[in-house]
Amino acid sequence: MTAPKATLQFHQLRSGYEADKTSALTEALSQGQHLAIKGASGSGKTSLLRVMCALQPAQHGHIDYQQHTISVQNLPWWRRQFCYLPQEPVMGANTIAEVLRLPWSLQATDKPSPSDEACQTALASLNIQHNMNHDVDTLSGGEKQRLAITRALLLDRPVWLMDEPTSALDAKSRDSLMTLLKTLPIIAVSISHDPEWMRAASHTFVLGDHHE
Ligand SMILES: Nc1ncnc2c1ncn2[C@@H]1O[C@H](COP(=O)(O)OP(=O)(O)OP(=O)(O)O)[C@@H](O)[C@H]1O
Repeated sequence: MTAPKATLQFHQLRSGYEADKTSALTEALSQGQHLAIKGASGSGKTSLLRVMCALQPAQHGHIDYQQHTISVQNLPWWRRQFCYLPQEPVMGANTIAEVLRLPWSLQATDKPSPSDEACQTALASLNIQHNMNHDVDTLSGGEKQRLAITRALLLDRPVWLMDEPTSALDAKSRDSLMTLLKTLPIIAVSISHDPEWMRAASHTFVLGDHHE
């Protein structure tokens, strides 16, 4: 018998910071699927994503992953299932090599640290041309965003939770990221204001004014 595909389920999930007090997220996602969330500024998108990341408690509802309800007891396990890409990419180190290996230096993963070759392959897939010793302070906003995505790629986790991952990307980089995401064996949840990005997602959820 083959193992069931990983499933991520949201049941009537609310952060409590939704502008629309009736909004709640109910959705079931399997590997290869992508839920894109949109809504006006202040509608509560980031707060909902932070609930998914267990960075703040849900006001209502719960999350199941692989038939386990996320709770205080299994939080360490849940935290190792996802990559969180916040709105402002966190570099956390000085050079590209250090930034890419940050999760390993923080012992956030038990997997072996990626080789230089693996880092270079991942950098190339996000079209980052700089060498590994390059100072990240000199990178553009879009390059930092792509570097954070490169790190997520190396971390190789089954769930990606992304807060406006394309906000600093041009259309070409956005399209490459959409293509890349479709090739990965992951469940993706993202926040976006970009109609093209929303169209490419398998599932969408609108917070706030449903007539926008
Ligand atoms: N910890 C908090 N304490 C008080 N208010 C909060 C807190 N977190 C969020 N809010 C408020 O909840 C509302 C929703 O915020 P949130 O950041 O989730 O919105 P958003 O839809 O992601 O907005 P944007 O598109 O501008 O990033 C805002 O009015 C915000 O000020």
